[in-house]
Amino acid sequence: MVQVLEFVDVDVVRGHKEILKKFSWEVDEGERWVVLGPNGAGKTTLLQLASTRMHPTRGTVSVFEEQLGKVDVFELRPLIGLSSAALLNHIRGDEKVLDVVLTAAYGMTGRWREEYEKLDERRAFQLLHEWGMSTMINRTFASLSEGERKRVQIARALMTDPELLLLDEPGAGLDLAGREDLVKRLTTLAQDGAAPTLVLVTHHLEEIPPGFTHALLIRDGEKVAAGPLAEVMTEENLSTTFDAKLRLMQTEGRFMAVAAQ
Ligand SMILES: Nc1ncnc2c1ncn2[C@@H]1O[C@H](COP(=O)(O)OP(=O)(O)OP(=O)(O)O)[C@@H](O)[C@H]1O
Repeated sequence: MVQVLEFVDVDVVRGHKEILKKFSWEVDEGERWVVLGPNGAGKTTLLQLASTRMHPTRGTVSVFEEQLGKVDVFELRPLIGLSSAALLNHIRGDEKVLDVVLTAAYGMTGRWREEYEKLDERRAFQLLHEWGMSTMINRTFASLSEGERKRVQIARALMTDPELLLLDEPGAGLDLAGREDLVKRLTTLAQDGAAPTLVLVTHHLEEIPPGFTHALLIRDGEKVAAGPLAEVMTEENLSTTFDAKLRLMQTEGRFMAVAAQ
């Protein structure tokens, strides 16, 4: 089995700020991880490292068993799908939905070639269909709702048929129905044996799709707990992570937490 991610004693320091401290974490092929933590915990920084967009200040990060700093990251990047708010800023509002997805095959945003491989076009159509966007392929990205944009972004992240899919807060800004639609689609993805290894970052327990297998809890750049979901999701771990006394509830394979009275 391939080790997809291996962080060993990773520090990330910017100015006087230690964003990650002695952080170690391993993700194996086929696992579905949720990364939970409060604002500023270091979750996006973790995804920046995992997506090879950032190198650690100290320690080592290996992606598909290749150590960052000793490998050409441009060889690794097609294996990694990333959907994040930062990437959203690079998508032009007047770009057509189909092109937003299609251009990922060429590692770019913005259509620049007139001719695309038929195979790529078919894959983009197929992904947009799977993510419920087939009726909107000729719309501009700017004209979409927040939920539709999120789905297009995930379709784009899947375009290169990656072996690792990183989703940074895909539920942010969605209303209740939009969130539930997203959770349902991510549940289907998580249960698909052919789907890539998944890492989903969120603040909200309600967004954890059934079928996710592992959890990483992070606070102030440090790991609180990591491992199989059922072992990690305890009131004690969550209370420590969010610095609040929490009551944890589970229903229909979903989690939620409220402040303890
Ligand atoms: N270049 C930088 N210089 C200084 N501090 C930084 C820099 N980049 C990030 N930070 C800080 O590091 C901390 C972790 O940031 P990060 O974005 O990884 O957290 P996060 O868990 O994703 O937060 P959120 O949930 O709010 O998105 C934050 O306090 C942030 O302000």
